[in-house]
Amino acid sequence: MTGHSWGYGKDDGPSAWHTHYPAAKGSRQSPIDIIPDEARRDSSLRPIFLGYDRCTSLNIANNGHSVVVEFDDSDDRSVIQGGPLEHPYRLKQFHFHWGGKGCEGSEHTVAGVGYASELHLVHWNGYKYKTFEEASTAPDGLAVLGIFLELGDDHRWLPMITDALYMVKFKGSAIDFKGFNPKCLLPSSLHYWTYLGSLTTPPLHESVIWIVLKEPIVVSDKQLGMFRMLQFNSEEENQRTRMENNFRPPQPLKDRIVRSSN
Ligand SMILES: NS(=O)(=O)c1ccc(C(=O)N2CCc3cc(O)c(O)cc3[C@H]2c2ccccc2)cc1
Ligand SMILES: [Zn+2]
Repeated sequence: MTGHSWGYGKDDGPSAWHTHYPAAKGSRQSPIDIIPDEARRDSSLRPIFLGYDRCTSLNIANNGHSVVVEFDDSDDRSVIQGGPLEHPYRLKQFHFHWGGKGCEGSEHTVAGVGYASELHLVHWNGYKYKTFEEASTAPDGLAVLGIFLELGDDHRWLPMITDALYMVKFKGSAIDFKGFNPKCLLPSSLHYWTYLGSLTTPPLHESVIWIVLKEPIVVSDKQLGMFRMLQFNSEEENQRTRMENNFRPPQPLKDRIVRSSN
């Protein structure tokens, strides 16, 4: 991705992004603090449907901001639909945001409380737009499914990802990652909150219909700790910085409401 370099450090972190990405001070920025009691129950909201059965994962990569699993989005094989969405949205990638040892790391918070990490499954409106890039600047272009990770017992399937992390330790590294179905990372309930927001990283486009699941998945501290062996830097750079605390804090809700599925 072109554009001015950014990060999560003191000088290039979220509080500095507005200098090169004016959308940072926009009217529909993400993440937000979700207050369940103030969310509006909306009976017109349908259930979420995740058609990931024939999904085609391609690779797992370190892009210098997170670890990303990318999918073949050349057709409607793996989509999210229903909920607040008018059309099916194609799965493009998923990635995580997490904290440092023992501190919070999710992007959305719930009544002021953060989780240890947050998984984002990124989809784009292939029905109305020809490419992800085109969709990424449209108000109904993207749909991101957010899933909280809380600490507890080992997650049964997360090792399929954590076992591959040592192969993508440095920014710019990627390996084949075929046959992974993200359905194994979903909680049992698909009840959700939904609101209109943005990318939580530069370029911060205000193009995301957010769907945040209420039920977190459970992973162990040991499993989450493996994400922290990743580095923000490439193998060539001498500055070695552990990849952690790669989350944007909650942004002003401004003139928005959060809706809740039944
Ligand atoms: N956290 S999030 O809001 O769910 C999110 C969603 C999509 C993306 C995304 O897929 N991309 C493409 C890869 C990429 C790489 C970068 O170095 C970068 O700065 C941003 C992205 C974003 C992106 C989305 C839309 C247009 C350009 C880039 C990133 C974050
Ligand atoms: Zn994200």
